[in-house]
Amino acid sequence: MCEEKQWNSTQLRRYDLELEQIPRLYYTDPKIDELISLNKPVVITGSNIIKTAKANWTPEYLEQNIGNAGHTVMLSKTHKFKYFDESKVLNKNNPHGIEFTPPTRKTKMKIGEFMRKLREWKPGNDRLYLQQPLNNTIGDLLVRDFINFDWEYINNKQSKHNWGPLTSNLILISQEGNVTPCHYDEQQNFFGQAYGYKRCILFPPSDFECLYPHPVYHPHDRQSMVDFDKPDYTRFPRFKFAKGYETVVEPGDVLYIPIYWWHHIESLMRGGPTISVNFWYKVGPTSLEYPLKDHQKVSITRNVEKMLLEVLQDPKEVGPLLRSMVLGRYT
Ligand SMILES: O=C(O)C(=O)[C@H]1CC[C@@H](C(=O)O)C1
Ligand SMILES: [Zn+2]
Repeated sequence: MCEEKQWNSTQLRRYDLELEQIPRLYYTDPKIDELISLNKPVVITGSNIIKTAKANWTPEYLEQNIGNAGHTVMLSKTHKFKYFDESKVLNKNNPHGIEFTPPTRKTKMKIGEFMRKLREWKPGNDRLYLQQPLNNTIGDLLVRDFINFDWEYINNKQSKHNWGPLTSNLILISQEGNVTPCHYDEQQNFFGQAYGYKRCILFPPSDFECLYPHPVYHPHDRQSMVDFDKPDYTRFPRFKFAKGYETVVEPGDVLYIPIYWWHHIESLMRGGPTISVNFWYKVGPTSLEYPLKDHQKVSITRNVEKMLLEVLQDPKEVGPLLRSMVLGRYT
């Protein structure tokens, strides 16, 4: 029987994109391993991976049990929470950074204040997004829930696909309507949805040329320069060729976001707060087998950019040098 859908398409933001569906497979389906081994996204349904989070992690439960430490909360004047790397911003102890106006502000907030601000939120107020690594600040009941995730299933996937070590888990409590704009990470990711609904739009690493990542030295390294709400087709003409895949994850779902795949994640509008927990894995030992995979080529472009910036010093010299090297010779 098909369950009553808990959301409708008016809760999704509208973008000028063609989007196919990401496959949703029951957790025992062997096709899941086929897709993961091909570095392709898949929604794993019906599993116990984050069963205890699905069962327990409501906003009220977290308010009672996440712990009384100050947790990391991002604040934004808009619905977008575009990540930036603070170590790349010019400031008194970072002379090599660049001039940059952060679009969000990071603060520490106790859960009670965070939830109160969420309840009292009015248009015009800063939006809030709690993004806290699961560490020793977390209360005992959440630690118990975390220990009771289905680690046998998770660890089996990690070893079968030669992922590196689990580096961190973020617990994410988002206000309805918040957006994490399109970016890629250099880690494999099991993205678990515990409460509420999130729409995830993914693009393959081969869409690099359509999504125009900021230069590697920029604080928004790995983030797309394209504003999905208002794409600038003059600056980013190939954005119209981006071919995305989407899904709306529901409580209990785990979305595999393959390393180097672009992802844009939004909490449904008018859907209330959402709660997610992700699992980031370093890449495992990789041998260069030919033909190289698309994500390996992205990694190579990053190394070339870093080397050229190191030796040229001035970012404005990178374009002309690459153009003179490539035009008429490699094109
Ligand atoms: O898990 C990842 O890779 C992310 O980008 C997380 C950072 C914000 C999260 C979100 O759901 O908005 C997703
Ligand atoms: Zn990410």
